[in-house]
Amino acid sequence: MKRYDIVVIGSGAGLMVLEEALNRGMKCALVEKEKVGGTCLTKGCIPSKMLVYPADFIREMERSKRFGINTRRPEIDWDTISKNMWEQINFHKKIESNLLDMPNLTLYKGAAAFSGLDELVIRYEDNRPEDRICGDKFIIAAGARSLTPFFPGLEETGYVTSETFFGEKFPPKPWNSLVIIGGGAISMEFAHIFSAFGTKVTIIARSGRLLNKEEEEISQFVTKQFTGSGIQVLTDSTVLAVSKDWNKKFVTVENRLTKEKVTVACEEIFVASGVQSNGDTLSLENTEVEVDEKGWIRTNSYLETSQKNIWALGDINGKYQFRHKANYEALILSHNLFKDTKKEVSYDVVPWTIFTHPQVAHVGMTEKEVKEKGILYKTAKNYYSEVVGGIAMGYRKRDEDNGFIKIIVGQDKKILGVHIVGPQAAILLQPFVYLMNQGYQCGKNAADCTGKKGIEGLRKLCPQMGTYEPISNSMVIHPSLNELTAWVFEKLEG
Ligand SMILES: Cc1cc2nc3c(=O)[nH]c(=O)nc-3n(C[C@H](O)[C@H](O)[C@H](O)COP(=O)(O)OP(=O)(O)OC[C@H]3O[C@@H](n4cnc5c(N)ncnc54)[C@H](O)[C@@H]3O)c2cc1C
Ligand SMILES: NC(=O)c1ccc[n+]([C@@H]2O[C@H](COP(=O)([O-])OP(=O)(O)OC[C@H]3O[C@@H](n4cnc5c(N)ncnc54)[C@H](O)[C@@H]3O)[C@@H](O)[C@H]2O)c1
Repeated sequence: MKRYDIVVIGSGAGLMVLEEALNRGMKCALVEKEKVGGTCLTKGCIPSKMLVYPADFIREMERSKRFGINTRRPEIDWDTISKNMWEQINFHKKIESNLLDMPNLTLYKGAAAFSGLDELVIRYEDNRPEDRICGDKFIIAAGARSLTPFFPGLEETGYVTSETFFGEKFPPKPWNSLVIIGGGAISMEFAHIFSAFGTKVTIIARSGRLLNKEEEEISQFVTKQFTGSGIQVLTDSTVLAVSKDWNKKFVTVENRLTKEKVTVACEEIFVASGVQSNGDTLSLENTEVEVDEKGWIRTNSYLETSQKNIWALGDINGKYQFRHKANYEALILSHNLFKDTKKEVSYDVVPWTIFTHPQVAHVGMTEKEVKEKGILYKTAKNYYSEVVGGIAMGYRKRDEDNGFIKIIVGQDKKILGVHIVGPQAAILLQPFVYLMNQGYQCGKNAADCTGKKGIEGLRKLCPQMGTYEPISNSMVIHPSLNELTAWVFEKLEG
């Protein structure tokens, strides 16, 4: 049986650890059952954003008359949009061929499952004989996949998920009508994309509001924008049945509160109701790796699992399923595996953006979370219509799409949460992430930096750390949208 120094399962963020191991001359194996590059490249962040940008552009053209530019309804060149998207996905071929040329690396294009504490069996779709390999260290970076709940009639009717959309069910042209089941990130981004391309979109969400991890007022704001652009939103809804006739599909839902039933007809159904762990494909019962009640692999702050030669990172640990979080963990794990010291992960400052129109960006706690923790806090809001950058874009005080930033800060001026809805929200949010992380590395090893132990010692030396003071003491480029996020602090009362 072939033995490797490091075996990586999954070629998304797992590739980053693999690269570090190869740079150190280690003998490595990579096992990947699908396209090399993982979800983000082949069926997630990257191809979806190739569709989001043209959709944003359409929505911006629609509102351009506000600042004096009249346009006609743009014509959608689906072939070009799709071509650009597939070019990104097809990058997986180049990555694969580069990996095949790497000395010290064996790429196994099959599905890995543990057959012992340090052994894997690799099975192939084309019925080639299985391979068996063993290793000193295993990195599980096998991600997650769509979770499709049981709805009567769904399987017989047929549907798409993000996997099949970026695969065999990619439509030859935008659908005429689409029902999306789910009210989270995937649902909202696809609703934005297809509604901008002219599809009649209906969102069916089980919860009481869309984007229920966001500030309530941001959920409401986005929902209003969506309904204003013609998207039908059914919240508090349970799918009762799915069916089809010769050219249409039907989804019957019941409102949990009113018990009212409606049937929505559509050309296609997109299920985006969350994800499940790929841990169940790995025969973890043959290891000592523990999973939680939902099947996510338990990892500690060093990304160690409960078995000493196995580590896990990315979506499969169930924590904040974003590619930037997986990348961050891959860097920390590479450090822990290949350097003499150990670093801990911290999930105190995990940002994200939902790429809808308007964009939604989030870091830190919501107001509700701060309240629940009993922290004394203040909040303030600033609207796009209050800065020249926003006014020039056509935003006025009473406009329904006049987005805003909402900040939540502690009594000690520490930034606790920042929430932005509107143009360029992701870019505007990022500086807050840096500020909130100020002193992070030092804080973990405060004794090295200051001679005093712990983050509290460090903050005594530098009370400004993690506060918003660097923003309020800085010049802000005028007139730019940065004024939206800098001047909000002037609105804090008390
Ligand atoms: C439509 C969509 C849009 C998204 N947009 C964004 C975004 O804009 N920003 C963002 O930050 N995140 C986004 N995400 C989430 C992001 O894609 C994931 O958080 C990220 O890709 C997780 O990386 P990973 O390395 O943990 O897992 P993955 O990238 O999923 O890699 C896991 C790999 O393991 C392979 N694998 C699984 N089981 C086995 C097995 N038994 N044997 C061998 N191989 C196996 C899989 O085939 C896969 O290639 C999006 C996700 C989706 C679905
Ligand atoms: N921009 C981004 O960063 C981005 C974009 C897309 C996806 N992602 C990631 O991909 C992952 C998967 O996204 P997702 O949108 O599938 O998951 P999600 O957890 O964000 O949302 C799932 C939604 O489906 C709803 N739901 C669950 N069961 C339902 C049912 N039976 N009927 C109706 N609604 C139901 C839930 O209430 C929730 O609103 C997320 O973890 C997300 O972080 C990130």
